Amino acid sequence: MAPKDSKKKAGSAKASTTPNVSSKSKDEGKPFPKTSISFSIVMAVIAFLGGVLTPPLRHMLRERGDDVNISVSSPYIPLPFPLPKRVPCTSSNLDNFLHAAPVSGLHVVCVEPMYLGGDGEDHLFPQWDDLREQNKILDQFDSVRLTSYKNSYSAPVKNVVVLRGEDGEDVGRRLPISWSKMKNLLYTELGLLHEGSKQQPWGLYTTSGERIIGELDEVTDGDGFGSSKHIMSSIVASGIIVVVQGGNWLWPGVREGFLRTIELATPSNAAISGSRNITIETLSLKPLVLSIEGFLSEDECDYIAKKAEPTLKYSGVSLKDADVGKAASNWRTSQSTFLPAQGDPVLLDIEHRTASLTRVPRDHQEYVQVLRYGHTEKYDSHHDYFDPDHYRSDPNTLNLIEHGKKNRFATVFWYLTDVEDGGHTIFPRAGGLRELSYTDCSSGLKVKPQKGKVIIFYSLDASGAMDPSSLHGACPVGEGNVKWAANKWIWNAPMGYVR
Ligand SMILES: O=C(O)CCC(=O)C(=O)O
Ligand SMILES: [Fe+2]
Repeated sequence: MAPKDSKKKAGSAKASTTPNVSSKSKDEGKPFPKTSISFSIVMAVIAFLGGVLTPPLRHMLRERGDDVNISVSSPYIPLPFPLPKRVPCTSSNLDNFLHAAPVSGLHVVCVEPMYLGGDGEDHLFPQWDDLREQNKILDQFDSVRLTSYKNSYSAPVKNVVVLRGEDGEDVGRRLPISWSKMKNLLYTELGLLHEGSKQQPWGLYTTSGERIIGELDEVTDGDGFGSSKHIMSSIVASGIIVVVQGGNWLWPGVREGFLRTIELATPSNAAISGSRNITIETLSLKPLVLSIEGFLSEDECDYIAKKAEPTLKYSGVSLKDADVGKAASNWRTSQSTFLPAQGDPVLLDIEHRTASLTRVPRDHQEYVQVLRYGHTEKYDSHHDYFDPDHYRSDPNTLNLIEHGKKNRFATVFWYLTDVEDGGHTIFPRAGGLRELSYTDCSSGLKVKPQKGKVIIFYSLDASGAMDPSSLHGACPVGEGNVKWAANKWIWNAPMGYVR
């Protein structure tokens, strides 16, 4: 069974010559022959904004669904938001994204801009750290060197290809590389699948989880936001890109115990109310389980439990075909309630923070489901996804999940209290183990409840497929203890709860 969903009620639920980057070249074959002045001005303005508007804010602006049209005192505003912060393709940067074993559907690609030299050869630009230099490079590159790490596998053999722009009318000149050409190459290099009846469209991201473009996103004409030029500039500016077959960003686990610090935007209604850094620890790679301490404040935890208390009821589960007619208490003896965030600044703030944490838009979230477990209460091991094969005689669930295309993608699980004895969340299949039974709490990864901590576990893998290893349960709570917790379920597509 999967835990019951509130939506159902609503009905549906490298260079051999070194170019002088700052010189104003006029000769053919030099890296910077002609510069489009208007594009450079715009890029300079954008570079400035790039320093002011940090990634989380951009993320948040998108999150908020606001029109990301930052007005600047320039007549040219072709790129309405700043280009990503560059993460150059060095081995230490790659170490934060590659894995010792393949991770299906999670691809990492190094993108290095190149130019056609006077010798008729392709040359890499030298490394840069100045945004002005970057703007010139973005205006001048006519080929890219791509190093692909399919399935983010740090295999000793890597795949390197050079993608060149078409020959231009002038001899020795090439046209800029189009996004469609780049996209075709990614299909072959990475073995990408097209969107289909069971497959969400893939997404292409910066290393901080900012979406650059998705399979079905429209490409606009001209040089502006969403144009081929803008997409290619963003890709090159990124340095390293991450392509996720399943469409939705997930934080690469890298290895057990890996620590990643990310910027978290905290605001909900204030445009610049600040950001803070948080650390994500990898608890397990398969299933992918991440832990973040202090995500929620003590006051928030207390507030949520208090708000939920009056409407708690003994929890239901979505019964699989084979279990129809059985009582939910066979598996789950806790109480629960869904809390809509509308009109509640505390819950709204956490929803925005959760979107920033996961880099999945807020409208993929369900309302939070708050849980209370008393002594002996528990929830046997289960999956949070809905396997269509188990709901063949339940048209409501099949509609909700669009027969398998749509599903719960991740759970951000909130611990609202410390629990001294028992109450662990158990992942009996972590590390390739096999569960002894759905009620066994002796083997597997056991996460101890800690007030304000959250864990993220992914029910779907990076390819978008259900991950059977995400099996998990709640161990019985010990005597004299009460466990308060909550499920924030995040779908692989918008849910339509939140505007
Ligand atoms: O309480 C826990 O630790 C896990 C609960 C859970 O998996 C659920 O409610 O779906
Ligand atoms: Fe669960």
